[in-house]
Amino acid sequence: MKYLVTGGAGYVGSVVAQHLLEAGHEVTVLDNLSTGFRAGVPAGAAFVEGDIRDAAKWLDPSYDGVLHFAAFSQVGESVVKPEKYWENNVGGTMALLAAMREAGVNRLVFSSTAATYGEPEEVPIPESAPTRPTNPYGASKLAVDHMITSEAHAHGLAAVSLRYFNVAGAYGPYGERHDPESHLIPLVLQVAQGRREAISVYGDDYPTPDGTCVRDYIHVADLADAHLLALGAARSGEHLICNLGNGNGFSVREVVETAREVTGHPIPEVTAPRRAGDPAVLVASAQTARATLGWNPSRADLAGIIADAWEFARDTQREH
Ligand SMILES: O=c1ccn([C@@H]2O[C@H](COP(=O)(O)OP(=O)(O)O[C@H]3O[C@H](CO)[C@@H](O)[C@H](O)[C@H]3O)[C@@H](O)[C@H]2O)c(=O)[nH]1
Repeated sequence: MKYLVTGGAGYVGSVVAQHLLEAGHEVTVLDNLSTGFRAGVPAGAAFVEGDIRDAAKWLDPSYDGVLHFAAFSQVGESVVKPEKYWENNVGGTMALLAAMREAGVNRLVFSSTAATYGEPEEVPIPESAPTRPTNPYGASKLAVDHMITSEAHAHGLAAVSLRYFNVAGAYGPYGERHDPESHLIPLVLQVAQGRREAISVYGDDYPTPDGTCVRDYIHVADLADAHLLALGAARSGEHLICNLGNGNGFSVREVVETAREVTGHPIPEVTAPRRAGDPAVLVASAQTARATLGWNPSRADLAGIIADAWEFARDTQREH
């Protein structure tokens, strides 16, 4: 099969593109490199440097489907520059859907997010939970989910949205690196590398066992497996939405402690004020993905996830 992967030079996109290639598919990566970061386009994938708004230039009926990752994804930035998120994430996807319709490409897997739920009423969070995003990033992803639902109903698109919880770890040379970095595990590992003095723990007075926020960390390779299964499960006229997480919550302190064990570094921590917009606990119910996609994540061990991220962080540092 032949697939277009938008945002395929980024963290999750590159890992999924690599999995598609390993499964014997033909892959074209479309990425405008606008996040200033190129995790790497896997060897064996064709690469087009371009914008999703111009997808009509490259999409043609020879494609069997699109995996859509291209988006801005910094929660804090979305609060101060919401127009950037509506323009790119929503406007860009509207253009992509039009290009797919035009080319008769009828299969879509979309990179959605736990941020569509906002502060949860129940944990673990099922897909039936209310969607009340607390920032424009989550709102923009939710708007795209609605757009895809109507596209499926009106035009027969076969679509799956995958709502990621906290993606982490690495797959060979494809790992997580943002500029500026704001995610917990890469920052903790920067401390272990001596690139930062300490990790700031954002809030220790949450209603959780140790007072720090609890998240559901999922290995990027398990996440990639779900995308390949979603391509097979998509049915014309239907929009399936699946959470992707392990269903296990780990606190910020537990993540830092596990990183100490993995790296052998003391990783000093300082308690800092809460970060705006952080829910206390975000843990997925991924029953739909298990039952409907047949997804069975096999890399749920937090130490293993951090060990893979650590190997990637050290390899990346050697390159610079
Ligand atoms: O220096 C840091 C960085 C993070 N945290 C905490 O660590 C947890 C995880 O933070 P982070 O790695 O930034 O992930 P989330 O904020 O949970 O973000 C996830 O969920 C967002 C939407 O909710 C997505 O946009 C992100 O890509 C995804 O990683 C949160 O409680 C943060 O407050 C710290 O204590 N110190």
